[in-house]
Amino acid sequence: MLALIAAVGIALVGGFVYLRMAGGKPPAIFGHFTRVHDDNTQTTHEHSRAAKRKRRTQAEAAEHATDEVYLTGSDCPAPQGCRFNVTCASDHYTPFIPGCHPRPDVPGSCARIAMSEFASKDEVALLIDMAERGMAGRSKAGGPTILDINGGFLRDPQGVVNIYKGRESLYSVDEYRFYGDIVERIRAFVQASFELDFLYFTAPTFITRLVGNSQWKPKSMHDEYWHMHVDKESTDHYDYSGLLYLSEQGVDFEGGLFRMESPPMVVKPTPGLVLSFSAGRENKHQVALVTEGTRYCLSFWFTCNASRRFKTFLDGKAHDRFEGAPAEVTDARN
Ligand SMILES: O=C(O)CCC(=O)C(=O)O
Ligand SMILES: [Fe+2]
Repeated sequence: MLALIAAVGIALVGGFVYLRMAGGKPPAIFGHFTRVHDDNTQTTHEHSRAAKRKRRTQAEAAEHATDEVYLTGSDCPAPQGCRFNVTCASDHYTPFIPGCHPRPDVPGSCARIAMSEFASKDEVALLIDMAERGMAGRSKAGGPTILDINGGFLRDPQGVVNIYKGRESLYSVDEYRFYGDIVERIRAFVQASFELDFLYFTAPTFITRLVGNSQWKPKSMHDEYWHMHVDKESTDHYDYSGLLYLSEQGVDFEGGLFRMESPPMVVKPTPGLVLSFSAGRENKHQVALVTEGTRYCLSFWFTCNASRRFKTFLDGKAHDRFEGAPAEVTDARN
């Protein structure tokens, strides 16, 4: 225990529980922060489910104990959340935008932050419902289905479609507002957590459904969602990435853990958990293959570049500009 305390510096700064590594060595686990909620209103069934989940979480944590940080969905409750500082990849945030871009010379400028139960159970359920409505009629045989509710763009192993074609009233005005509010809440959270003067939302947002099936084989590179990647390398103006998990690993699906390469970190998706990180090479990451069940996650990106700010978010017209080709969607967004 003493060794663990010595190895992991913990401080409360800016409301966050900061987790620092001594000598670049990650702590074995955020053991201090593992919490399983036990409230008296739970039914017996929920209690046994919670107990099972707790045993499972402890067993999984032990598997990861040697060389990586293992973060579960209940480790980072509000108001503190968790913060894990990393050294910025130098020269990645250029041309430098003061007040927003991470600064490689400032410790803590690049980081990974997390907040459990950022979205409520009802909000998570509505987001899944909106995703399922948008994805209705598409195959659930295996692999990824990616939906951009704003642009109407849906890509799955069968191809690319505009979900609004012939289905203009798929979502109500209140649902669009709800979706926009969630993204704005996360943008504000990321801005505050990274102590930025400003931060802009940039499209797209994706709700990704990953279906596990051992018989399924990818048809194209687009279907291979499990590769290690750097968000800023695929899209230069992404400066901060955000993920809102909607499904529970080990309950709704198997596999599908989120993994950061270096310093190594594994996150167990849990509904309502928000994870955000600076989008550069310091946070190279991957989603492991989902082997069973269905995993939903909402992804979004933020930029410091005012010219990349997405202003017409859910104006009800973005999808009119989409004619079915992903490149045109990109043009319409930028
Ligand atoms: O689903 C996840 O956990 C990560 C998704 C991701 O890396 C991305 O959309 O760029
Ligand atoms: Fe990513």
